[in-house]
Amino acid sequence: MALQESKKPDVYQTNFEPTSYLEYFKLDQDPMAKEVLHFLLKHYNATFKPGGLKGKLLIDIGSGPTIYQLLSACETFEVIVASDYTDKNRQELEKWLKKEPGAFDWSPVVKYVCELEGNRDRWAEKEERLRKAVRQVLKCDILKERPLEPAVLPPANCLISSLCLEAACPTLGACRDALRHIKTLLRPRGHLVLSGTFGSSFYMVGDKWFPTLPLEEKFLLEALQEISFTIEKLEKAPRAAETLLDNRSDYTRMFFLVARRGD
Ligand SMILES: C[S@@+](CC[C@H](N)C(=O)[O-])C[C@H]1O[C@@H](n2cnc3c(N)ncnc32)[C@H](O)[C@@H]1O
Repeated sequence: MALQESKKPDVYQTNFEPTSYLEYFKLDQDPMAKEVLHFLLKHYNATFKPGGLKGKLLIDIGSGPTIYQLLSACETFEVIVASDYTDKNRQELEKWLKKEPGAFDWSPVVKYVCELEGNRDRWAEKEERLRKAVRQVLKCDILKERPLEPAVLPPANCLISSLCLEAACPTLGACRDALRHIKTLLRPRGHLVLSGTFGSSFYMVGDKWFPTLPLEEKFLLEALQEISFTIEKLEKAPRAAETLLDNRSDYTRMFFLVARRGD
């Protein structure tokens, strides 16, 4: 078991090509991008709109090379720390943050979020706001007791993690442990905003195959409640008929949940 658990993340370091993964986020071109992003962005918008979650520090766990998950939160959190397991993902993220040549064009996604917020024209301003808010991009391993070690951060008011748990955890036991590990980064009464897929056993990144842990609702809710989280919101959506034939992944449903740390 220990060997299996320590081997899986190396597959990410070696095989996970950020530019291939970013193909999933071409909102105007890819039906799966549309399905996943429309669901997640709608709920991020509802969660971080005025009157919603706000605070000083938000940490994103397993950011990958993506920023869509931070576009609403950057309006209500002062400081954002992004993190990922792989060097290439962190470099790809830095490329966009520093406006380097070849950075992914997130503008269709940013425009869509601005539209949800009621002002499509302020997309360039939102990009700048996010670039200012993200102060660090750290190495992260949720399979470790202290996922951001050696970095030391104050406890966060909010954690986001999107599509990471099922990708990183080889077993349900590892997933329980990972939730306990990331909880250490959150202050008591802070919020965990978790999203991902149910029932998925794999996904493709370019021509590379990645196993995923088929999460189920009952397991996830119980695992969170066992470590004193209260579930405040759970949204689910079945996979749309238009993407059922897309064989890049076999997820059956998407979920978006908000839970509050009780202790
Ligand atoms: C499917 S991607 C999700 C990326 C991004 N959060 C998103 O919403 O698109 C899964 C991510 O989990 C990261 N990952 C894999 N193993 C990890 C681990 N042990 N700890 C933290 N992140 C890990 C990968 O590097 C990858 O960026």
